[in-house]
Amino acid sequence: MTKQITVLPGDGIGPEVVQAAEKVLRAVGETFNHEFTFQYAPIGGEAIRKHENPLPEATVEACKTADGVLLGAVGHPDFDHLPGSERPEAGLLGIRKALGLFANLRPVSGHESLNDASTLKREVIDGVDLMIVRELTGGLYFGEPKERREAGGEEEAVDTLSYRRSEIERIARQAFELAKVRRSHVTSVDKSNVLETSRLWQEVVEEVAKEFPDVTLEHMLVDNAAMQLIRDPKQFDVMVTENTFGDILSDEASMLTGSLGMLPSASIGSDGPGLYEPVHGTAPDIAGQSKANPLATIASAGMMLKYSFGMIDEAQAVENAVQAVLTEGLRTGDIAGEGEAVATTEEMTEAVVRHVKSS
Ligand SMILES: NC(=O)C1=CN([C@@H]2O[C@H](COP(=O)(O)OP(=O)(O)OC[C@H]3O[C@@H](n4cnc5c(N)ncnc54)[C@H](O)[C@@H]3O)[C@@H](O)[C@H]2O)C=CC1
Ligand SMILES: CC(C)CC(=O)C(=O)O
Ligand SMILES: [Mg+2]
Repeated sequence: MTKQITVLPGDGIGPEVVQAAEKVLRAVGETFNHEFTFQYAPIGGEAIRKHENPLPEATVEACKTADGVLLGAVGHPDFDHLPGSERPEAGLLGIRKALGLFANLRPVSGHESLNDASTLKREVIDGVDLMIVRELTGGLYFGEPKERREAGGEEEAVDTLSYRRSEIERIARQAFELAKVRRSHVTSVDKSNVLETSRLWQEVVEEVAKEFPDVTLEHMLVDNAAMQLIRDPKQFDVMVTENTFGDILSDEASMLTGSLGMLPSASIGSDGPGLYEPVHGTAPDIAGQSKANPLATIASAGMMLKYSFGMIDEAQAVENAVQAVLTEGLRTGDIAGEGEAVATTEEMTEAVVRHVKSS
């Protein structure tokens, strides 16, 4: 097969980790006889520097015409002074919206040899395998108004949390479809004791659940869910939730695997190309030092093979290669135990490439 991939490196460690994923995709292409072509486009701080716009129109076009989009991360302290709509992060929100990527799938599964990298007890995290389904184009990050204004003689800031039935329906259906091929359990996470949007969320999720009689549905308040993720993460199969809640819970859940550098994601819509990105940000503290763990982005590229290209064996080869390098004991700094040798981003990447080529 021939596939065109648009790569959005972004800022900080973004370029380092997408370069790693591109190398692994090239190895997949060679090994399984596919032709992957790569086209680069600026987003975030890089795009502000070059085009004074975190999401140039040409970048949107390059994404729309691709078979799949691979993103690093956006954001840099240099731009923290800018208003929200001009910051690098606005480029990411914008491309998610422009491509209609309403579902962000964030799988969380550990690796036995990594259990010591987590600060949590081995018996709590051993065998964790859950999927966070985060609504991605609505909720608190997108509601209007979103502004600064005058109120009672002083400045006020407002963000809005709103959801339409149709937005909740489609993300709920996505979660139930995934649960059907996993362990048939959905936990819908909300704050229905306080928020009206959460009460509508619960109602709609209940309605969608009727289409999936073999899937068990449970509702959980988000504050309790944050605690349960640490207390007993193995109770979860699929968790479906609002944009902000999903953003926060997934960073928390990354610690079940040992590091934020381990968590991949797929952002998908009802048609058009999907966007594949690690859960982590630009990590300015380690950028440019070859310290970044590339596995989250490599695994995100694996999700592209599976979800956008339907290449199941190829996706499995990437997953197996990631597991193999961990079993061999290769560790970037974020997952290295005390006294363990630390691999660079390139060393970790080359090891994954070797395993893909021998699959
Ligand atoms: N999807 C995206 O583009 C996201 C962008 N950001 C942006 O990134 C910038 C930094 O945000 P932070 O809150 O520091 O979050 P972050 O996720 O960039 O970093 C949090 C911590 O995790 C570490 N870390 C993250 N990824 C790693 C990796 N692959 N390997 C090893 N260690 C890793 C970092 O070194 C840091 O100590 C901000 O500008 C923020 O807006 C944050 C989250 C997501
Ligand atoms: C706009 C992003 C910075 C939000 C985020 O943290 C994420 O999508 O994980
Ligand atoms: Mg986040």
